[in-house]
Amino acid sequence: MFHNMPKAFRERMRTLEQVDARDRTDGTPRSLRLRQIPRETGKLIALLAASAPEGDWLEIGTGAGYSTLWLALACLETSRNLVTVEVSEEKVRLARETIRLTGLESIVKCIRGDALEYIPHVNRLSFCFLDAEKDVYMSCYDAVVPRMVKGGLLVADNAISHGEILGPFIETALHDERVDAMVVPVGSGVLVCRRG
Ligand SMILES: C[S@@+](CC[C@H](N)C(=O)[O-])C[C@H]1O[C@@H](n2cnc3c(N)ncnc32)[C@H](O)[C@@H]1O
Repeated sequence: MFHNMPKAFRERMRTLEQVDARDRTDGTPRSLRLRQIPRETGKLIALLAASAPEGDWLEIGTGAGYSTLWLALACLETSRNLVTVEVSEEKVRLARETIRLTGLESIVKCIRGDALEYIPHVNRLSFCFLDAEKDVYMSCYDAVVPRMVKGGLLVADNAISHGEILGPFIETALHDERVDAMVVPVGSGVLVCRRG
């Protein structure tokens, strides 16, 4: 996945990394910033997705499609598809541009809307990446876990960077007997849960 990344992926990732870095310093309002995962987190979610059992894949919080590209590497590796849900119209526009530029139209579907309204439409999730506003993490978790297949993975970003606000959510996951969970200190901290 990482050694023979398609040229279009590399180019779009580089562009989005540059925009994201600029956003963080030039006063771009929070709602317009891309707030992307770092590369190491991209690699981790690609490795985890590629190791997920049979079932559907879902990303919650597409942004401009940077994390989506890392997951798409796993899609290409395993011949799977991905649905990614994003609430912001402007981010959906950017993500669809990412999908078009990288030729992923038949593999990645970007849906505009609130993930909480989309999740009830999925029933055999084997991989879910959660990277939305922190106040929806708990509701997303509650909706996703019952819909996961055995061995399915739920991966949530910012477990360390937003440890204070996400504390109750992380404690819930760590004590939830339906899953085995731990926080991996990569990037902003990644909560990894495996459905038993
Ligand atoms: C941190 S950014 C995502 C960055 C992206 N995962 C990446 O690494 O490239 C969080 C995104 O979640 C979106 N979002 C927030 N609440 C949402 C919800 N309830 N459903 C879908 N998207 C949501 C925001 O609009 C924002 O674009």
